[in-house]
Amino acid sequence: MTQLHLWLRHESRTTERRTPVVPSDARRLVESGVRLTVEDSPQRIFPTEAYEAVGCEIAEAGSWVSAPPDAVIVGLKELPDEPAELVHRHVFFGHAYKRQPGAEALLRRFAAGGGALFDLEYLVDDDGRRLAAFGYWAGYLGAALAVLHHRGGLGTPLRPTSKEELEAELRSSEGELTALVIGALGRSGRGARVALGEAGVEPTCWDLAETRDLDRPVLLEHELLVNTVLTTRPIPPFLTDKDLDEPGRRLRTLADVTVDVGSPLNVLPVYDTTTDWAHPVRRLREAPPLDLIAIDNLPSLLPREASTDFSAALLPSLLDFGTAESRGRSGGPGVRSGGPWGRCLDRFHEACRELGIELGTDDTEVRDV
Ligand SMILES: NC(=O)c1ccc[n+]([C@@H]2O[C@H](COP(=O)([O-])OP(=O)(O)OC[C@H]3O[C@@H](n4cnc5c(N)ncnc54)[C@H](O)[C@@H]3O)[C@@H](O)[C@H]2O)c1
Repeated sequence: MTQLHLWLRHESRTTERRTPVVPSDARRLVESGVRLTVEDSPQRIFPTEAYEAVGCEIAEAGSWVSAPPDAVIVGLKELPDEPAELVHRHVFFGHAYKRQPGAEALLRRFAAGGGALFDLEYLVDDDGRRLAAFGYWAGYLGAALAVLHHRGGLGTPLRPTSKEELEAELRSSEGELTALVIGALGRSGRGARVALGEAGVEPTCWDLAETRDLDRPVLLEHELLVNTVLTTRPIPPFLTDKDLDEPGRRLRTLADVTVDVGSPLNVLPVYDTTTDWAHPVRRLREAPPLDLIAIDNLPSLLPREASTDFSAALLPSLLDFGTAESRGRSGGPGVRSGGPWGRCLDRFHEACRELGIELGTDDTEVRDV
C-alpha cells in the first residue's frame, strides 16, 4: 500500500499557537509508518525540535504549497490567500459550508486545483458525533473568564496561559455566586462545570429537558450564565432585550461560548458583535449592570491543553486516513466511502454542488472498496 504522507502546516494566524498534532502523537504516526513532514512555526506551542526528535521531516513555514501532490496537508485554521489553486487534500476547519464570508471563494480554489477539503467540523462517527473537537476547553475558558470577571479578577488583555495558572486563579478568587450552565451535558458544558467547580461554584445545570419549557424568571435569578448550547434548528431565544431590562434581574455576567451571533440559530440575540482578547468584556446594560463575554477563539488561550486533547482524539482518524485501497490521481492513499473521511469528502462535494461549483474526476473521488 502507498505510504500516507501527512504534512503539518504552520498556522498563518499569528495568535494561533495550537496544533492538531502534538509531538507524542507525531511519534505514534511515524512509528505506524506514516511519513510526517512538519513545518517550522515560530508560534506553535510545541517547538519544532520536539517533532524532529520523534522522526518527523522538517520543512519551512508555508512550504506546503510545493509539497508533493499526494501529501495530505493538516492544519486548524484558515489557509493564506495564495495560491489561487489548491491541488492538495487539506484537513482543517474550513468554515465553508454555511455560506460564511469567503466560503465560496475557498471552495472554488479547491475546484480549480483539483484538491479537496476534509473539514474537521464534519469528521463524525457513524452516529454523527464529532470525533475531534475543542469544545471542552472552550467551555472551561468561557466559564473561567466569566467567574474571574464577576469576582473582579480578570486581567486584560487576555494572553495564552496554562491550566495550572488558570486553576490557581480560579481557586484563589472569592465571592458568593449563583451560576447557570445551559447545554451542560455537552463537551463545552462539561468544561464549564469543571471550571466553575475549581472556583468553588456549584452551578445549576440545564440541557434540553430543562429548556423545553424555559423558566426565564429562574434563569434571570442566576448572577452568571454560561451558554454552551449547540442547536441545529432555530429555537426561541433564552434571553431578549426585554429580559435584560427587567428591573429585578440578578443576572450580571453573561458568557456566550456558543457565539452564534448573526445566525438564525442564535439563542442569545441580545448583542451583535463578539468580544476579543484585547477587550474581552462589554457592558450591555448599566442599571443593573450586565456584562458580556463572547469570544470565538477561547481554546487558543490554553494552546497546550487544547492541542493535546484534540490531537489525541484526532490520532485514530489520521492513522485510518490511508487504510482504504482506493487511490487518488496522484497515487496517494485514498479514503473509504462511508467512513468518517468519506463522509467529510461527501460533504465537500455536496457543498460545491450547492454552489454550482464543478469538480473534475480526480483525487477528490471516493471509491467503494
Ligand atoms: N467560543 C469558542 O471559542 C468555541 C470553541 C469551540 C466550540 N464552540 C461552540 O460551542 C458550542 C457547543 O459545542 P459543544 O462541543 O459543547 O457541543 P455539544 O454538542 O457537545 O453540546 C451541546 C449541548 O447543547 C445541548 N442543547 C442543544 N439544544 C439545547 C437546548 N435547546 N436547550 C438546552 N440544551 C441544548 C445538547 O443537548 C448538548 O448537550 C458550539 O456551538 C461550538 O461551535 C465555541
